[in-house]
Amino acid sequence: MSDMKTRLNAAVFGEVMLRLSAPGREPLLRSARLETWFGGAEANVAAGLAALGHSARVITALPDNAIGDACLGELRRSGLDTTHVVRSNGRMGLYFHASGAMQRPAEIVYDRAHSAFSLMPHEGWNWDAALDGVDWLHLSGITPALGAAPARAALDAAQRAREQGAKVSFDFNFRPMLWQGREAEAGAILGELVAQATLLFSSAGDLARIMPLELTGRREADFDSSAKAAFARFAGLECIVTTFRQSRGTLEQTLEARLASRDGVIAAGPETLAGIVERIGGGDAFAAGLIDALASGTDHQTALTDALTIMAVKHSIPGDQCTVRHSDIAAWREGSDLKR
Ligand SMILES: O=C(O)C(=O)C[C@H](O)[C@H](O)COP(=O)(O)O
Repeated sequence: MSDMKTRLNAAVFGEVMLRLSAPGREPLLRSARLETWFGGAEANVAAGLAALGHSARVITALPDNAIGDACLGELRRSGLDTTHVVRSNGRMGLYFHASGAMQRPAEIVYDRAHSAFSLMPHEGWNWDAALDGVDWLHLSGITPALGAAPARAALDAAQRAREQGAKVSFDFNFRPMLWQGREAEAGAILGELVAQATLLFSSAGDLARIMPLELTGRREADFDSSAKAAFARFAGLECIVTTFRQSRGTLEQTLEARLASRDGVIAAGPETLAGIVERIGGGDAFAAGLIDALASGTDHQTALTDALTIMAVKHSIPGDQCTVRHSDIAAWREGSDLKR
């Protein structure tokens, strides 16, 4: 387990949305209520890092209205530095969500076009100020999917972070619904961002979008060979990581993880989950856990195993953001039903 020798000055750049969820296990909009949460892949990682003891800054744009105010309050409640949250024109991005039940899968409907974040011109961001003192920047493939301006801004941020010697993590997070009509551009834009990353969260299928790869359908072998090809192509990459989920309906899953470095490949898991409370944000919790452990100089095997446990624990916590602390790792493994 990481011992917090290193406290990161981390930053994330990306859109934060208001999530509107059908209550319980209901399908969408079958009753009069929706539950509200705030989340977004990058902010979820920042919240995870803050819970693990790091300083984490969210760089985003929120509408200058009561919804933006509420979101800002929620980010602060998660312990995040909101100094570089811009208030601007445009709306709050939304997503609707139903968690599914049994073999009826969860469902997400995005309603985020023309959001304050996606409308920000790329030259509207002040990277000198926003990345001042930052030693780790986390980005995801969701941001370039939101339009040309956010794509350019993400690239500017990544380049600036690398120039100042910060590590850059990039979660491929390929969302087909957000790339509709622009699929042809995706590979080139995502490839440029991967080229800036030191830590990459991606599957073999993701990597096949940015480079020619022959995949066999055997997930471990495909991951290992695609990681090898990515290391040959991208000189700055230090680690490539993926998680595998095997679902038996919405309540039971098995999680596994695999990490490739230039020294070889290691694996962690399985973590077997039953009675899942919340699936959203699991991948982001994993990313936060891994960044935390790698930044603390933890060996790769411990880092991967702890990150997978943090991902598992997140499945017990409602909402998008990860509030898992280091002490929760041991408690989860102990499996006791009451901590006091
Ligand atoms: O799709 C988007 O644009 C989002 O940012 C919504 C989600 O909150 C995260 O993507 C969660 O992703 P997982 O951690 O893999 O569950």
